[in-house]
Amino acid sequence: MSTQNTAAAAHDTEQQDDSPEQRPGSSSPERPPVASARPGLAVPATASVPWANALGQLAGAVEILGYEEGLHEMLATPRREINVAVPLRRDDGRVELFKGFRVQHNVSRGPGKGGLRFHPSVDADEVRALAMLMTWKCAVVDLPYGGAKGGVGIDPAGYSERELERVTRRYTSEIMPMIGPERDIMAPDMGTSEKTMAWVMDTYSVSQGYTIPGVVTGKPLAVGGSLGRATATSRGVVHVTISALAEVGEEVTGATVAIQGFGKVGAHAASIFAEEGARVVAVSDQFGGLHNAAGIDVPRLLDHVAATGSVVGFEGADPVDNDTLLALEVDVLVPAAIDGVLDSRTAPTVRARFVVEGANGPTTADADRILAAKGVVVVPDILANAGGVVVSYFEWVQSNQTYWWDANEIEQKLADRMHSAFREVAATSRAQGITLRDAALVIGVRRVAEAHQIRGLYP
Ligand SMILES: NC(=O)C1=CN([C@@H]2O[C@H](COP(=O)(O)OP(=O)(O)OC[C@H]3O[C@@H](n4cnc5c(N)ncnc54)[C@H](OP(=O)(O)O)[C@@H]3O)[C@@H](O)[C@H]2O)C=CC1
Ligand SMILES: O=C(O)CCC(=O)C(=O)O
Repeated sequence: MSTQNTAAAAHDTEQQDDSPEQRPGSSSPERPPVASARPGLAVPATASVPWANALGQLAGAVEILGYEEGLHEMLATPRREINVAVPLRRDDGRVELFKGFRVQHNVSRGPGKGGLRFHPSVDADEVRALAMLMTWKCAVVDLPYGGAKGGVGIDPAGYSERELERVTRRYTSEIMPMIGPERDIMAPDMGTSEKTMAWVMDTYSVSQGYTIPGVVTGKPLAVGGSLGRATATSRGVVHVTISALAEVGEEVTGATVAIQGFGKVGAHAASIFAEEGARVVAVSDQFGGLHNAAGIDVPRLLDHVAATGSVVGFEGADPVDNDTLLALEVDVLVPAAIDGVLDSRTAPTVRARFVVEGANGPTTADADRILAAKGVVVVPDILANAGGVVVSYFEWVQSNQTYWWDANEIEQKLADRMHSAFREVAATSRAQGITLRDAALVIGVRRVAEAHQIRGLYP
């Protein structure tokens, strides 16, 4: 496989227009930086990096779309937010108190949709930013949902399963007025799992007096989960990688891949990339990473992680730290852990040709500019990791109609939706001479703004 960027050779001819030949994902020299908000809608000085980034991304899309300030403000402002206190009686009798949040950023296209995160970094701004990303993500893949997100500021590694169940049930009770299958539907995110979703579903159902599987997605199959949801985010990452490589006339077979994060997204991505014939040369978790230029034996690594809880110590590769992993010379780098890992310090070191964002918000605005200037194609989170919410949507539809699709049907529908969303974003990127991120944002933001206008909420 060539390591040259030759995207211009492989354009989707159906979608071409008369704009100058431009590689999807590369930025137009005329475009101003997107990080600053427009005058009159300044990013609050107190905004955290994720929230400032999310507002900056929206400001960039609004500028391209030429929307006026009132509409910009509507799109920037979360519809509903709830902050809750979540007390926990620990197994040893002590009491601890956690902060919990649920934010519905936008509900103009349908109910709020988005994950529940358990992580010590969770705060109001982070959840706000993630909820806004969900709004654009659901719109990019054309789901009838708005965007929402929830979180509890807890490190799940420090608590027993019984304690996490109590935290989940108390959090669910506290945010109960906001959620429901027609209002706001949760799913797993960092630090939560299908078991967490079963507890949310049970707590909600008990409060209503009957079983309501549609209040969550990403739940176990035994209580109405969908085939294919557990692997959907990762499979979506692989689908868009295949599409991005096809744009430059290349195939995933033989491509070298480095993956940061070996949780629900990263581990399945490693397996699926390997099944597709890619060479997974590096992986990591929060304790460290592994590198083997000849390729890591992923099934053996999965056994090692199941036995030890970490990738660290696996014998078939050399140790590598997380920063070094980001700087490896590979075809594809998949950040699939926390946000902000590609910033003004690490972005200059990136030698990957494609960054495919499995995580939400892994690239800061500064890093985006640095990567674009280096010619690195960034497939943005709101497209790259949308496979999870796509199959969540299929799960919700199945739960609501109580009729189940087989795995082939789900995988085919997921593949179709991911490849068509990529084609649409790439065509917009080429036509307007903007990055794939700006193109995805333009599509998502425009669909949400149209919903506001058509509904008359914004006459
Ligand atoms: N799950 C889903 O369906 C979706 C998830 N996402 C996004 O993908 C990302 C990962 O989510 P998910 O896989 O569900 O989360 P998990 O909690 O399952 O896994 C997170 C992984 O990231 C690792 N990690 C945590 N901190 C660091 C760090 N500082 N450096 C390197 N690795 C680290 C963890 O390491 P360790 O194993 O050692 O704890 C773990 O391997 C998040 O940004 C999430 O929002 C996006 C769309 C859908
Ligand atoms: O499956 C879902 O509903 C959303 C998953 C999620 O939180 C995300 O895509 O970031």
